[in-house]
Amino acid sequence: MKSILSRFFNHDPLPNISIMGLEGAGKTTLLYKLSKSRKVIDTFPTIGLHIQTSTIQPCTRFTARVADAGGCGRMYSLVRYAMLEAPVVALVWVVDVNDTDQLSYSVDELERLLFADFDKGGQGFAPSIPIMVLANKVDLHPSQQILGKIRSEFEKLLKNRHWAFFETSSIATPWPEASGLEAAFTWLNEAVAPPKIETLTEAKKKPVEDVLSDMRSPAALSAKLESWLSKAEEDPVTAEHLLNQFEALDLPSWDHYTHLRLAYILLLKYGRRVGKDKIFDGFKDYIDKSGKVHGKSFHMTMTYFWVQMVHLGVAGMQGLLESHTLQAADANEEEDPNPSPLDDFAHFLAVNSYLVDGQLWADYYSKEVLMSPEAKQGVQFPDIKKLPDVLYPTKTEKVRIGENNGMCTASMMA
Ligand SMILES: Nc1nc2c(ncn2[C@@H]2O[C@H](COP(=O)(O)OP(=O)(O)OP(=O)(O)O)[C@@H](O)[C@H]2O)c(=O)[nH]1
Ligand SMILES: [Mg+2]
Repeated sequence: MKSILSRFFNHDPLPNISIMGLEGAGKTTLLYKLSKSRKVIDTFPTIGLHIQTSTIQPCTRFTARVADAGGCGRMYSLVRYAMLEAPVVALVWVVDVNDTDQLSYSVDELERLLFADFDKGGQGFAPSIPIMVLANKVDLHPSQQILGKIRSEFEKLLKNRHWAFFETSSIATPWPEASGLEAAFTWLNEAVAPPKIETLTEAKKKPVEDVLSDMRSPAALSAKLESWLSKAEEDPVTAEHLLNQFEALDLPSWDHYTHLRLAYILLLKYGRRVGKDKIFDGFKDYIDKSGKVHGKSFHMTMTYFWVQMVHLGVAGMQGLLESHTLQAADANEEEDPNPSPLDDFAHFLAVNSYLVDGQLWADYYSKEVLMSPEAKQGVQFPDIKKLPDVLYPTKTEKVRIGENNGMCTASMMA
């Protein structure tokens, strides 16, 4: 077996994403849908391991080797082969919503897989890898009760892991809006740390704190910044359009990038007092009412923290905003060659690169304080370091942000 399978592996450093689940759940159809051609094809039950190297759309962070293992009871040995060459950086577990008789079997299989000690070499899934459960074939209109049950069964197994649950269909139209896959893979794109070339055995030995600090390393954050800058430069959605989508509870994704962009636009457009209220009320509404945010609830202190951090950057943009207004007046209604600051999120990110670090809060708050129920319900003060003060313009202060990762020094009016 190894000699046949090893022909698929070119000893390149591409990381693996494993797509797994019971027989007939829709793994191969999904794999084709994620490939560039995005075709829906007639599938046969997969025998063995189907490996495809593709840039997962819209999971743009990297090109990955996707391993789709046939759900015919031999997955474990197949996965082991997939993992011999490169670490598995994410696991996508596909569940057929129409096959509820097999639900507990599906949960049990995932549990066996996660805890399996892959014999020689002891390679298994690192405890920190993101796991995405897809309740697939929702075009067959399962009831909310069934979807809720599927979700809660997986939640029992995965509650202490980095995981998310999405309702998807590979064949629903219009594509991709109706598929749920864009939101799902956008989450995965954020959840997966930039690929590192290390053996899985090494990764497995590391405690969770070390894995987190790897995610905050200068190399990891620079890679993230670069991918965000390209995204921001090419983003066809204007600030105005994004706000409309936000108000209509219909954003294409709900991730750290989108949160920051919304906060930036709202603070710049409305100023701190009104902008802050719009962020708090809007984010809470979006989480409660959009039906697009899964497994999360509104977190007061976390929101306050990011408002503060974004406002710090916005304060430094005031000069640009004024010069843009003056230039526009000078141009006497001729078209301004520079984009409006509201639409220049790339510029904002480039100047305030500390914002890409999704764990920035850890420099200010201990996990115990930030994750407490009190911090969720009301704003709590940090217990490690005082937050930068952006409220009272009394003196110019140099604030060092992101000391842990050396990303940048931000200057602000405080
Ligand atoms: N209605 C619906 N059918 C789907 C969807 N995805 C896959 N299917 C159908 O489900 C059947 C099984 O799909 P596959 O992609 O072959 O399933 P698999 O998980 O790869 O199966 P094995 O290779 O046997 O493990 C096929 O008839 C697909 O057309 C979906 O989103 N909606
Ligand atoms: Mg298959």
